Amino acid sequence: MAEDKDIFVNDEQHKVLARGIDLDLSSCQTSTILGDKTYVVGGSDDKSSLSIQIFDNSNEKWIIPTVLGTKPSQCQAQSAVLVNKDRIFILLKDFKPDDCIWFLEVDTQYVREQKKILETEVVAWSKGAKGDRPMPVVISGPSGVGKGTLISELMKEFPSTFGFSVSHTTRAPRDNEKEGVHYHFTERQAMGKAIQEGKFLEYASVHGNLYGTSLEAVEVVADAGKRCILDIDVQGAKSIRAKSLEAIFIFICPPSFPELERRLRARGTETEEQVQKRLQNATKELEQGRSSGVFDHILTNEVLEDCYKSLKKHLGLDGGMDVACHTSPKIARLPLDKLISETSDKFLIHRGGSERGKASENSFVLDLSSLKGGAPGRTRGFNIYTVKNSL
Ligand SMILES: Nc1ncnc2c1ncn2[C@@H]1O[C@H](COP(=O)(O)OP(=O)(O)OP(=O)(O)O)[C@@H](O)[C@H]1O
Ligand SMILES: Nc1nc2c(ncn2[C@@H]2O[C@H](COP(=O)(O)O)[C@@H](O)[C@H]2O)c(=O)[nH]1
Repeated sequence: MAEDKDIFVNDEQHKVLARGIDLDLSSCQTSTILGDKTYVVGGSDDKSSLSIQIFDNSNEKWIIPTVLGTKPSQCQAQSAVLVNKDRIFILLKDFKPDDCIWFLEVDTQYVREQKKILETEVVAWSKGAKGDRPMPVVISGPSGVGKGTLISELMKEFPSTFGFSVSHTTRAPRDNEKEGVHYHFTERQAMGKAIQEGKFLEYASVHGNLYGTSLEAVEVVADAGKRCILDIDVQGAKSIRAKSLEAIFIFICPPSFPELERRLRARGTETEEQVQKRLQNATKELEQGRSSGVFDHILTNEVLEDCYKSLKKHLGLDGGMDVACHTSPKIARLPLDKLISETSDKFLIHRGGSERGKASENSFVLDLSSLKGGAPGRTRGFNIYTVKNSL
């Protein structure tokens, strides 16, 4: 008989006392066993985040692991259960469909790699997000070539299709730039710390400042059902390519070096010293962009309208449709006497007040059979169905 994997919100029965560990049920502490280790989540005095402790049953010692990834903002876990033998599925107490499903990775490839690098016990949070991620578009090219101009055109014409990945940077804002719109302007120390915590998909030192794409910046766009556009330098594009992230990589060239210089100066946003630095870097970037094999398409931005047309063609937008990628909710019909416990990788979630064994309008099936992704980004590829009683 298949393992009973039902999860019942407000059902205290699943919070068994694990091998003699006393759990604080009043603060919704949960425990999950994998091999010799018992992962205890929640129950700290610090109400701002869920605490994580590991009890090593082989030597009966407690371990405080290094916790990577973006943590849930809520601090009370309601239920926890091991899935895929490498991560703990955690349902948070307040049932908000967009923010209640989290995964604490304890033995995934990412966690194993980080354990080796950091030489310590590591766990990593990954937020559960519904739907698949539409393929991102990475746009690179030397400073002043017109990347930002082309991206603005795309966002203007296709506001429901595209969302811009707002990077972090340590450079100072220009007069027209707004925090959270053009960049997240940040201090070097804070950005360095966030990089150490695994919060960045890529980062690079560009023209003397640090720039980086946070995982959150990309996921926020995907969560809105939009296709993410990244405006990043060649080093950043290379590092994303190396991570095998599925994306379209486009490199923009100027028609000539003097024209690049003219555009950069005409923009009037840089000091003479900065212009010189950006032009020096442009020579190397142009070489790398053309020859690195990173880019799927290389476009020349001579006449803006022509280059924009060509960009749209490469992105399959010749038809001019502006469509967001939302998926419609599904409804599962289940016989009440079988429920979901006979099917592996599916979980039945009752909202507060429902009785065990009785599906109702308040019941949901969480289907984790095709999980994708994970820390340090979101975990995708699952579905939530409303359950209709078919008896
Ligand atoms: N095809 C074009 N012909 C003439 N001017 C252009 C063209 N494309 C863009 N520009 C102008 O060139 C300047 C630089 O463009 P933009 O700021 O978009 O460059 P960028 O590649 O995003 O630079 P950076 O990497 O520094 O952010 C802007 O003033 C823009 O209006
Ligand atoms: N590797 C990354 N490069 C980035 C990112 N965001 C922007 N950039 C690149 O920096 C230069 C300079 O930008 P500017 O706004 O100061 O003119 C430009 O080439 C951008 O493509 C990032 O997150 N990562």
